[in-house]
Amino acid sequence: MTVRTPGTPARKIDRTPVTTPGGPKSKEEKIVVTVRLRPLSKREQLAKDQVAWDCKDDYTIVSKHPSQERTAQPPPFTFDKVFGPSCLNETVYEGVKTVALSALGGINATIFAYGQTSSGKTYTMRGITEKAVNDIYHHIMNTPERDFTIKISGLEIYNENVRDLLNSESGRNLKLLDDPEKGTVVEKLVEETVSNDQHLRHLISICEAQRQVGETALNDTSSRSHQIIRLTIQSTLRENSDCVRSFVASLNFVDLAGSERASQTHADGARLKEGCHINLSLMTLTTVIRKLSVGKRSGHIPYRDSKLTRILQHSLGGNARTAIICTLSPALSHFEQSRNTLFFATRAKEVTNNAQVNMVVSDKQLVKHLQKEVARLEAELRTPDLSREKDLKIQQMEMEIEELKRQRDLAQSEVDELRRKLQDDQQTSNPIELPRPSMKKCLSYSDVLSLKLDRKEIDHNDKTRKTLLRQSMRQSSTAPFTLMHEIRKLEHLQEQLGEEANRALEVLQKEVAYHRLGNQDAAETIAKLQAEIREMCAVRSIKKEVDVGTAIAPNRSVSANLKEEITKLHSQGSTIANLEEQLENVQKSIDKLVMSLPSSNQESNGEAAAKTKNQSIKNNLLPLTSSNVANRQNFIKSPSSSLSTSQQIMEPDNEENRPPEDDDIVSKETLPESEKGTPARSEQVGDVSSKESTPYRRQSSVNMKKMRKMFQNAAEENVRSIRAYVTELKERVAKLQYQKQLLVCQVLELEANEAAGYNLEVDESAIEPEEPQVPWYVTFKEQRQQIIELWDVCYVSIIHRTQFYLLFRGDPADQIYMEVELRRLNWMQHHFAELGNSSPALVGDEPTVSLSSSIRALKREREFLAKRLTSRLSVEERDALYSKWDVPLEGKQRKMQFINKLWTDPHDVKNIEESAQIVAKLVGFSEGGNMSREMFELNFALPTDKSPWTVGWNQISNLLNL
Ligand SMILES: Nc1ncnc2c1ncn2[C@@H]1O[C@H](COP(=O)(O)OP(=O)(O)OP(=O)(O)O)[C@@H](O)[C@H]1O
Repeated sequence: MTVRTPGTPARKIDRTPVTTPGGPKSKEEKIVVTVRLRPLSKREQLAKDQVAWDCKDDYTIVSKHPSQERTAQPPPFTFDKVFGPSCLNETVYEGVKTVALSALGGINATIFAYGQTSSGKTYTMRGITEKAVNDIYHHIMNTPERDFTIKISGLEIYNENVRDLLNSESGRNLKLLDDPEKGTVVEKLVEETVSNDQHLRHLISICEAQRQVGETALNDTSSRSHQIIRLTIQSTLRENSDCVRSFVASLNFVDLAGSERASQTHADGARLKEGCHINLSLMTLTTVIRKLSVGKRSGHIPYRDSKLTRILQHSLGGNARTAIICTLSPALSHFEQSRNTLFFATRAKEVTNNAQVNMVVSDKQLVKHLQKEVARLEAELRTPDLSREKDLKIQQMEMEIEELKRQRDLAQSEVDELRRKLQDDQQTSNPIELPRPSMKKCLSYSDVLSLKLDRKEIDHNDKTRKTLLRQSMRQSSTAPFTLMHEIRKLEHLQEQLGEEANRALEVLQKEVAYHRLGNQDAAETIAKLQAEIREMCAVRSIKKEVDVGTAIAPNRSVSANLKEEITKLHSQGSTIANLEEQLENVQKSIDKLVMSLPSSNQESNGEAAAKTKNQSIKNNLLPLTSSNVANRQNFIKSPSSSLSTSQQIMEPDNEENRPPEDDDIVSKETLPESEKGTPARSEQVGDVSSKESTPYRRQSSVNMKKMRKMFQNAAEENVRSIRAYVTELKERVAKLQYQKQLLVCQVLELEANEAAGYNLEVDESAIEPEEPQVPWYVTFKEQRQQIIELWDVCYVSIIHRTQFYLLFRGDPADQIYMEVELRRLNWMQHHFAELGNSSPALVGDEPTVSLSSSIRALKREREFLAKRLTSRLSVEERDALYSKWDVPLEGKQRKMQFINKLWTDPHDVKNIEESAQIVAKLVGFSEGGNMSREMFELNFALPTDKSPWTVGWNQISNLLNL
């Protein structure tokens, strides 16, 4: 077993002065000296001994009997602390506590009691040790960051023999060894590692039990040896496993044997021998203290003169903090010994220690650390080129980064160059590629339409819809070239309308000329009509401002071209309005003419009969057909004619009756009484597209009167046809006007945008990013859903829904149609909301649409389609549909039930898709290829037939004052 000397528990000690739990540590520190005066013992009290000392204050003790003859008057003694007879061990401990706890921070500490026998040294040291142990473990509990190890050893110096108090079997004297680094080492001294405070207390009690005690005259249990209980406290930071250093320090509790006088202790024999050794070692201690008190450089310090001073060498002027408690008996009979103790204490006050923090690298920790280091080095050895490889990799990556940067800069410069070139090209000849500025402003167009649209938008509660509407406007209007294209198309259609109007006027002129010959009563009206026609021709002959084929002027910006277009559209607006007005006049005159025509009532019954009889002849006798058949066919069957589609839809099936129509009623009302109810007549009026055109051949068998009547009837027929056509023209012009206004709005948006600083030709990077362009297919889907919902809300014709739904499937060219439909429906919804349940007002001579009228119209339309189920579908097909759509096969109203399920859920995609397919089949859309986008260009509804289930676009046009 290796026994270490005090203060050298570890392999290597590093001493550094630091702040410790015991307080600030200075490099040099005087020994703390306190004095404790115990009460008179029972023995002293029985001996009627007197108290010779008085504790004047906490620091001063004075003799109460200065008059004693044998000694001189002792002066008052002052110490770091003086404890009177009433002071408890707790109080005394407080005086040395800082010293005791220094050991927790790596500073050696020694507390010992010095005094004559029976003065209370053992009594005091037991108390101090107990309190110190408590505080040590309290500190450990409160310092979880450190790992503490406490070891204990105990020895006594009895008759100058060192005995191990923890090893009772070792009765022999332990040798003291000198270690150059550790100082004096007690060979083979047992050092027990303490597991906890109880264990420590137990071990301490063992030490005390092992100590030599003897009875003397002054003390029944007089300690006959110097006892040293040593705690070695080591602590390491838990967190830092790499920290191999630990605090390590020893805390010595030294209970000296009492100085005694043999005369007083009545010692003899063994006690006397003990007393001699005690006094000898205490004398050496006194000498050491005395010498130390006068300075370390005062020569030789006789530590080695006794085992006590040798073992306590570090604590006496060395690397330790030391506290001495000098115990005194207050008895006058011990005055001399007490005074000597005070002299000793006074000298001890002057002794300076040099305490330092002891840092140690323990073998265990050092081994651990070295093992780690070895492992790391071995790993490095196994991959010797690792660091070099890393360096190479880093270098390579840096080069790659540099190369990428270079490529990026190159690409950026190329992009800049391309952008510059693109801008140059755009400014010169390629307006299509112009960037699209995001629209920031609302419409500023001051026309009635724009005002209504603005109001519609402002009043619209549905923000999402509004946003999407704006988005769609933005998308369409931010494509300048698309707008130009749409303008061109409209202009072309306007041109066609004009030509058709011209041809109609020519026919009308001829018809009027005929009537002039045949009916004098209408002469004035005819004259007026002719004047109007001339005026009309004059309007039409106004120099065409629209050059359909004109290409966009080169070397000019799109915005400049659009501005020019705006001016044109404004001027054309008045021209169109003029044309519309003239058509209105012509229509009125024709109406008057028709009314002034000789009524069938005025004719003889024979003539009426002849009329009916000659109905078949009439078709062959139309003067119109002889001269204007080509023209008539042209203008009636014009590709852009609204009749081309609507008429087909409206044609009743042969086997079914057509639902009642306003047009029929109007036609009948305007027809002469004699012609009412005449199927052929009705057919001709309703179906302008005459199907036959057999050349007229005069038949000699027919008398002149009848012939004249026939011609008159034919002329009337033509006039009425022309009237119907003029009505259609009027509506088409109105629609054209609306569409132009729409485009004007969009162009004005562009203009306003440009005026606000959003230059059409600016770099794309200048465009604000806050409103990113939404892909068309997204917008289309959203718009279509809105449209479907609005169809439902506004009770729009399901035939119209079907047409529109099947035609516009998301092609970019559908944009304008989607936008216009959305605007129209929004307006309609708003209009319905404003109208409420009130009766629709009359605008012009036509009632406006209302929600109730739309509902009624839709109901009639469904009835119409229900009837078509029979003619268009086989029994098997119908039954299949019934079962698929959950319609009872035996139900009485199953056709109506089925039709009522079509187009009912705007959110059910399947319902919508299948509804559209079924309606298309019922009305024949899917058969004849008679659906075209151009149809919708002018015909959003079924305009000329005035079908009751459709919302006439002309009605909307009227409401918009177009
Ligand atoms: N402060 C005190 N208050 C009360 N009793 C005390 C005090 N100090 C000592 N005594 C009592 O005095 C007696 C002697 O005390 P103690 O044994 O501690 O003296 P000592 O100095 O150790 O003597 P020795 O040197 O002979 O061992 C004991 O009975 C002890 O209880």
